[in-house]
Amino acid sequence: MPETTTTAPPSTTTTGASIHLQGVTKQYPGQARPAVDAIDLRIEAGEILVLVGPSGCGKTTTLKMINRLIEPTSGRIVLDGEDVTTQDADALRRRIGYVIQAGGLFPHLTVAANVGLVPKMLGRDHGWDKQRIAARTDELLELVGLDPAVYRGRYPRELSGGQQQRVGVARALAADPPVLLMDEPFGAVDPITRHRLQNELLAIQEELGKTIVMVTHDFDEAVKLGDRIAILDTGARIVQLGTPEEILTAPAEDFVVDFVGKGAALKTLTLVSVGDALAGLAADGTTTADGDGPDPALPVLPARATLHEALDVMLAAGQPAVVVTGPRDAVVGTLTLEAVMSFLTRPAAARADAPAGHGAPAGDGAP
Ligand SMILES: Nc1ncnc2c1ncn2[C@@H]1O[C@H](COP(=O)(O)OP(=O)(O)OP(=O)(O)O)[C@@H](O)[C@H]1O
Repeated sequence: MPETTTTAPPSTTTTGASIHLQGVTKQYPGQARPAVDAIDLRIEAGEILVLVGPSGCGKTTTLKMINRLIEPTSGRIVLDGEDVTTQDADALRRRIGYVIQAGGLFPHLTVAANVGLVPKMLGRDHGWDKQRIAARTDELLELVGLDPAVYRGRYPRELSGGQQQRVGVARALAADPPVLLMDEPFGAVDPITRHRLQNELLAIQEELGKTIVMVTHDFDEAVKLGDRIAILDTGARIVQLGTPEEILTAPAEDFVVDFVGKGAALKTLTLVSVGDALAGLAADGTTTADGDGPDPALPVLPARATLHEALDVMLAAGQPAVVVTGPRDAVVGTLTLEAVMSFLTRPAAARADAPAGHGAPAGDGAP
């Protein structure tokens, strides 16, 4: 094989690239108003930015213009400082992983063939020979929690919805792109699987540090996953752009208040981890002493789980407390329902004590 000028894929993981949308507009033919009207949005390298807003406001159009599945009518798209507005769209898409609802897998291809699709297209000239593709496929299946020996030869129809979604994420990561676009990635799975997939995505993101732009209809998902959330209105007008905490506690307009809904106080529970809550509340005597050890009937959660998850688990188990564990499953303490509820009435104190928990995966113990 002759040497080529293109470089082989790096052995270390590529981290995220910044994305800058500058006055990007999409006017569909025959429509009175642009679907996306001169949006200006800078997405920082390594962050998860979630786009939310009412149906038809232009979320998917905005997302698909980033990888030019939809061509902008005007404006510029700048990826890591490079204007890619007129770059070859296929080349651009190799730098941008794309995940859609239900994984978007090819039904006639095995799991391994689906995951290896982009590396195979890139081919030997980019350093992807068969052996390397096979190794990369196995590595990614492991990353998304699927045993390669069991799953690599299966077809999509032989997988659950959640497993298909995991394969979809693995496929998007295959060529190690700096950017991932996700359009309602967890919209087609049941709530429990969705929680797991969200936690897995956070764990993967902690390891890989990609730039992720995600569209969701689920505001709770936005709060849980987003480093920042952009709330859009018709024409993709940015009504508010901020951290989940900023949006929940200081909504910019009535539109945001309506959109966030009445559960804003409850949603603030997703911003604090149970470990931070325990640490913050210990001084107040609102945690129970373990004495001879925690009650074995109580559900157990890792310290990184959120207060919202703790509440869910207590309600599901019909128990008034959860046992919180740290590294190597060592018991950290017991967090009571009363303690969780106290966070609802003093979110400001909670925020001062505890860093936002939305970036922390809850691990296997999550609901
Ligand atoms: N191919 C198209 N041709 C004409 N109009 C379109 C086309 N695709 C989308 N639109 C219109 O553009 C607007 C924005 O659509 P888009 O799919 O981006 O919204 P969205 O916020 O993702 O909606 P939803 O939440 O319902 O998926 C809508 O009014 C839609 O009807």
